[in-house]
Amino acid sequence: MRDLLTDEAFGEALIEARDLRIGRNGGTLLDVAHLALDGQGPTVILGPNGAGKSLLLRCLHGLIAPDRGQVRQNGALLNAAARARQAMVFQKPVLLRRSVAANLDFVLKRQKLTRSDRKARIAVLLEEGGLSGKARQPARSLSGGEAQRLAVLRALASAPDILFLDEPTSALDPAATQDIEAMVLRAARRGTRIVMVTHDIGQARRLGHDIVLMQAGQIAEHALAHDFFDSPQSQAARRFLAGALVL
Ligand SMILES: Nc1ncnc2c1ncn2[C@@H]1O[C@H](COP(=O)(O)OP(=O)(O)OP(=O)(O)O)[C@@H](O)[C@H]1O
Repeated sequence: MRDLLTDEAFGEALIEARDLRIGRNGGTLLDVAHLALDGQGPTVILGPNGAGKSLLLRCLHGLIAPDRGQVRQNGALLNAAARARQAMVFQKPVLLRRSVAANLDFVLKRQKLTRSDRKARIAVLLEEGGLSGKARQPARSLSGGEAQRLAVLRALASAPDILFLDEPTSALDPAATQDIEAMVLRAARRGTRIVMVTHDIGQARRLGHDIVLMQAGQIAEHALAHDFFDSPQSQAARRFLAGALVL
């Protein structure tokens, strides 16, 4: 992995953030000197409550503009076209007050597919998410696990280059968590770049190719997962893994 802090120019990373800063009321919420994510992954972002994980993810997705700094995708500043090639899944599923199938159709219509192509694609997606029997059911009536599976399907319906997930399983039981993890891994195998925030160290071990540890708005360590877990370099990582790191 490249030396993230001494790399001078924006390179050819899939997604790269430099000098990101967000401040509020005289304090610093986010202060990321440099983060470069290549085409591999999944990248898992870990850290204690309030460390800035969600803020970083939202900046990478262009949902919030930092006070300072830049995010680039494939070397170009993040613009609407690049953002359209990204998707995000939140802790609480974001669904429309429509049927399960109509939630997917809404996304597919933006891709200007014909009605029959959309129908076929919806069937494939529902099958993938184990929701085939629930196509006509109101999305709001789904269980928490089903609703999150639908939220992931909605995100994947546009076949994004990058999928950001912010604690997608923190409200789910182990079986529902396993379903989401399987969907995420399938998407990763199909070439979608995964960047995920979690509090679940077991999940980070199961899914992570590389780990970003955040502490107090900064990146304390970014390392390949096996290095991070087997021989963490920073004191912050050692304390976090020992359960002792708090903001
Ligand atoms: N819109 C905002 N206005 C003011 N402060 C904010 C705003 N959004 C986030 N913060 C603060 O920024 C800090 C980082 O928040 P963030 O949500 O990124 O943390 P996190 O690492 O994702 O935490 P958690 O694990 O608890 O979700 C927190 O102190 C939070 O209160």
